[in-house]
Amino acid sequence: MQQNLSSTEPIVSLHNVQKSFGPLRVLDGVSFTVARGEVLALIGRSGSGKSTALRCIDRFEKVDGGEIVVCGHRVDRPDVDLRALRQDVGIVFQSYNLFPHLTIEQNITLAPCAVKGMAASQAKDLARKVLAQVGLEEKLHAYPEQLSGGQQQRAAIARSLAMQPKVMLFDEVTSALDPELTAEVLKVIEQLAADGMTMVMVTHEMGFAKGIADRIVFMHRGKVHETGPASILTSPTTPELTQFVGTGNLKS
Ligand SMILES: Nc1ncnc2c1ncn2[C@@H]1O[C@H](COP(=O)(O)OP(=O)(O)OP(=O)(O)O)[C@@H](O)[C@H]1O
Repeated sequence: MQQNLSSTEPIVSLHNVQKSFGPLRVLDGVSFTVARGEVLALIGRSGSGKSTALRCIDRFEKVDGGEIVVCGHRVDRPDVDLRALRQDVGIVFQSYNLFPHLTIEQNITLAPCAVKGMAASQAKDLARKVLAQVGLEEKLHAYPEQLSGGQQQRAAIARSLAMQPKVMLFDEVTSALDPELTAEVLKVIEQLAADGMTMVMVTHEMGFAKGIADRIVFMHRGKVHETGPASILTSPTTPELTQFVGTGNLKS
């Protein structure tokens, strides 16, 4: 059940979250919060549990223990209202998952019409608006296969924005893109951050994280190993983060 959030209440809050896949403990007491308008970057080595933590926030994975509250929804509880949760949370993955047989406009208007009951004309206006936000107005009637990878990812971001989420989750959204296309997607995310969107992003783009994140959460072996402002990337206090940023991860 969603409660009214005060402006100081975190938008996302994880407390002592546990998650295992069989015998593999992937999240081992993870806690962090994300305030309204904050950009949090989840970083760490491959397999440290970043994507799993992100997926737990939107209940794509069920937790084994601990507490997760997102926009007032108790995500860890079995009776969480998934429909309401997913209206508040936008998530964008590495793979764009656009429907290939639908135009970009149709991809974007689908959920607002089906889930929110929005009138078609209003949804079309919204599609134009969110496509303008990601610089793709001219692709309204194109099909996904007619777009570059970077454009498809920007269209996927626009599709999420059309649901007017309170928080956006990004799971390594540029991993499949070459540097030029990566830059155009990062620019869109940067603008969203500047517009005040609350965001949690799993990223390997350390230079980018350093540039836009208000807070860094460095995960190591399923735990939050070090956390702080972006400056921890240049002055890490633990040997593990020192090694992580020292192995070529921090490009700029
Ligand atoms: N559905 C699943 N079933 C079994 N094991 C899983 C599942 N999802 C993730 N894992 C395992 O959990 C561990 C953490 O995975 P996760 O994807 O959260 O790591 P990550 O830090 O995001 O890594 P990467 O940077 O490579 O994406 C890995 O060992 C992974 O193989």
